[in-house]
Amino acid sequence: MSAQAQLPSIAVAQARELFFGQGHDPAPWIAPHISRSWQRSRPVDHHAVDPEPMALALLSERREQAMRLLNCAQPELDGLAEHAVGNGCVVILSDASGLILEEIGSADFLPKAQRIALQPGVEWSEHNRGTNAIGTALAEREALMVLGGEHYLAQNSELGCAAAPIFTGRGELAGALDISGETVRVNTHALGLVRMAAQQVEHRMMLAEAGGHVLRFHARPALIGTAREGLMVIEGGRIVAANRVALELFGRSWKELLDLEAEDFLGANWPRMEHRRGLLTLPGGRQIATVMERSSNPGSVRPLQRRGMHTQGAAETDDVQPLLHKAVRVLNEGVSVLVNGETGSGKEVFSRRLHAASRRSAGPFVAVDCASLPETLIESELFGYEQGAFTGAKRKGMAGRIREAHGGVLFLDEIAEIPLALQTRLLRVLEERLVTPLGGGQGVPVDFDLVCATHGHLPSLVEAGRFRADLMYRVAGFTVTLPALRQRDDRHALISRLFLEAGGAAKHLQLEADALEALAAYRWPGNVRELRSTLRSIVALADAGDAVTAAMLPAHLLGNHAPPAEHAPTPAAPQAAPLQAMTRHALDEALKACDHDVAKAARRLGIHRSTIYRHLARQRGKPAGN
Ligand SMILES: Nc1ncnc2c1ncn2[C@@H]1O[C@H](COP(=O)(O)OP(=O)(O)OP(=O)(O)O)[C@@H](O)[C@H]1O
Repeated sequence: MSAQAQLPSIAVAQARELFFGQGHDPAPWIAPHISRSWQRSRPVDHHAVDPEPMALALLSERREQAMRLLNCAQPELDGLAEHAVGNGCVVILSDASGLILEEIGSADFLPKAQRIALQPGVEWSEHNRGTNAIGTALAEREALMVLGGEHYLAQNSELGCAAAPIFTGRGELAGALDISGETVRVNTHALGLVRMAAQQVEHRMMLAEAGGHVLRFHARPALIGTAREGLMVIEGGRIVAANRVALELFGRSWKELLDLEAEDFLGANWPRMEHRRGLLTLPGGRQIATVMERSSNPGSVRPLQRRGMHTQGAAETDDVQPLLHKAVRVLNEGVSVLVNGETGSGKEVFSRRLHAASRRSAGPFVAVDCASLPETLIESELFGYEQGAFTGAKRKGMAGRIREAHGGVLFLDEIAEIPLALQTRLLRVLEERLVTPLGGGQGVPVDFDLVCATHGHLPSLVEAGRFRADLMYRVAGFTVTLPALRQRDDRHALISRLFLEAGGAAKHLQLEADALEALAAYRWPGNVRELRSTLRSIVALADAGDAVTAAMLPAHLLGNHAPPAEHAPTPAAPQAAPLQAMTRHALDEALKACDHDVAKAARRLGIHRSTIYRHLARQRGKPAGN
């Protein structure tokens, strides 16, 4: 692939001239997979106009059919979106036909992508769009890049894309993950990211689908339970699914492995492995660690052959998945969901997953951070305003975020920060389902589902007179309490995944077992947000190919362990006073160093802006939501 990246564009231009102008074979001039793809793309009309996206209802049905894929890919989409936003790119998830189901990323690039129909509801198969990363990765069953003039259609020649196919445990295509941007923005790093993310999605999907027994194995026992482990699903004594790590370890293809009797294939090892840890002998005699588990799923594999799957049927793939199942059920009944949890525990990520898995997934997800908006702006932002409603208002007026959420999900982050006067107005909208913009005018009907988040404890705020009780009952129809990172049983797997995503995979780093253990034992007051920024600095400080050991971790990680017996989620638990003082000091120092630029200080500390706004509000002696 790197050879392909270095191909001079002049060679591509010559190949285009030979192929499109003179009908010659472009093979000597261009990468073999591009040459094969151009040949396959011959029937595509070179002058075809860009297609319109399919109707929303139809797209919604197709998303419903791919619900398992969407659910399992959501964490990777969120993770990759951060890379994409920082690099002026977009992240795309397609189904097996190349139909774009989801696209997120840079606000700069999204409109450009839309101009060339790179958007949800358009099928980017080779058949439709000629050579392109999504369609060609699906056709070649390989992760690959398509850069600039390598695209079959000339209108896509400004585009650079890296895509990786996603397989089921039976080797069927489930979809593709893609990073796209302007040609110069997409490189082998993007390719590494999508390849690794596809592996994570496959791992999660396999566990979500598995019936019978799951055999997990890896040469390094610490990696069992992470997406780098080999997986084999055994049902009724037969091997019914395996991931690509397993194929590689056994040197077999899916065709050679599937439907074999486990006992015939695993030989004398098999009976000893049932229900426990053991050793597996690989071809060549090498022995590796195994764990055999009974799957918690009643169903069987072959997910994407089922039509119209719902998330409720999806199995638990991480600590948060069961909470998601319940939340989807109630949200789909029109009950508002309140997501509670410590700062950085993933409340927004969870809410986005909830939207993606809900009946409103084809509609918009409109997020409003009530803590980051000055009080004076929250009202117009939420409810909109009429033309000329106040000085400084836009000439045409503004619909407001609530109306933008029509048909989708409105996400009110840090709901406790909404001023009391506006709480009354919000309650009225939720009850009447009509929004009246500032400056009067007719009420406009709205239809949306509501998800709110808070790190605080709403009943205490109600008691203190800072939050309306009736609004609390309205927004907290169902409360989900996300566990703090230190309380999550799946934190080893989460840390390993985020380490790879933070650049560990791109730099070929190994996270050694002692480092993983130290990271898992740390208290993580800033939860997943703190973990992500810590992993980024660990990766930045390591040299390519390093084995990262506990000795290479920042010193403060080694002395602040979570108490082992802590299990009950306590999102709103008061912090110890010295810790509060330290936090306040760190916030003040960061603000000073950044000339009181809140966004900059937040980035420097790896925390959310709202945390700093709350700190400032506390300093001013105002309600702080906690
Ligand atoms: N499951 C996850 N996988 C990958 N990244 C995650 C996950 N959960 C959270 N993150 C990352 O952690 C950071 C914090 O997540 P998020 O904003 O959802 O937390 P939050 O609880 O809403 O925070 P706050 O209370 O400060 O608003 C983000 O960078 C997010 O991408």
